[in-house]
Amino acid sequence: MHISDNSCCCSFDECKRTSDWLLSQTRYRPKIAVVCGSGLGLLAEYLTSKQAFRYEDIPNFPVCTVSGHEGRLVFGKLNDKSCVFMQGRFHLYEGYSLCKVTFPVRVFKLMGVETIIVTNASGGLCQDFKVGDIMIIKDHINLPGFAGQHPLCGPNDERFGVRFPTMSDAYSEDLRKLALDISSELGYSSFVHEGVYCMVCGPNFETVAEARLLHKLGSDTVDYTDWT
Ligand SMILES: O=P(O)(O)O[C@H]1O[C@H](CO)[C@@H](O)[C@H]1O
Ligand SMILES: Nc1nc2[nH]cnc2c(=O)[nH]1
Repeated sequence: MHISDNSCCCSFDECKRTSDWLLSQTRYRPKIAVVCGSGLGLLAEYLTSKQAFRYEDIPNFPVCTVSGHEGRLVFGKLNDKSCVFMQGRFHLYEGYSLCKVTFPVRVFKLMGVETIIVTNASGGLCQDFKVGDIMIIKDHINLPGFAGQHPLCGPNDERFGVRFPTMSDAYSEDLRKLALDISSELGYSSFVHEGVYCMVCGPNFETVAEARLLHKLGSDTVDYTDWT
């Protein structure tokens, strides 16, 4: 039987090489990673004692081609906790394979990261949302995944995880509750919501009919990312 070559271009060894290189260049051992979406790179400025690497200087790392994505990996401390921030991410519409788009997540895992916080600039579908509101993702719809565009397709390397991962609790309930509680304490409840995020491929924004369809399917926001 012929099986087409769908092998991963970001093998365990490639991810390990990048992870080992980073660990050899920094004294930080972060347990928390934050991915900064469009216009959110400034979040990394909250870190103290920063150490930054340009993506093009990191072995195997893709580079950013979209404006508003600086292309730097920034290590530092936030309230005394070691963190790593991605100032810029990669998108399928840039021409990257899903292996490359999700490559940093695998590298972070090998570096010892346990919690990842992803942020993005997405389009609101829910009539109750206003421009600039914040939505905490409680669940997602991976639309390209339904059509066979999925980063976990291909041979599975058990060192990264199981063949059939469960997704019924993909977003930590504890962290979501913490975010909502803090929003309430700060008086932000009127513009901080929880909802369902839908990934599409892009790069065109949705037609009116597509936006209506995605909302009917249960999505509150839509975007081209959050594979990373
Ligand atoms: O999701 P982030 O990276 O924030 O970027 C979002 O913003 C850009 C469109 O304005 C697209 O790249 C879209 O995915
Ligand atoms: N798909 C999609 N992605 C976005 N990113 C920012 N705004 C939008 C939008 O309206 N649709």
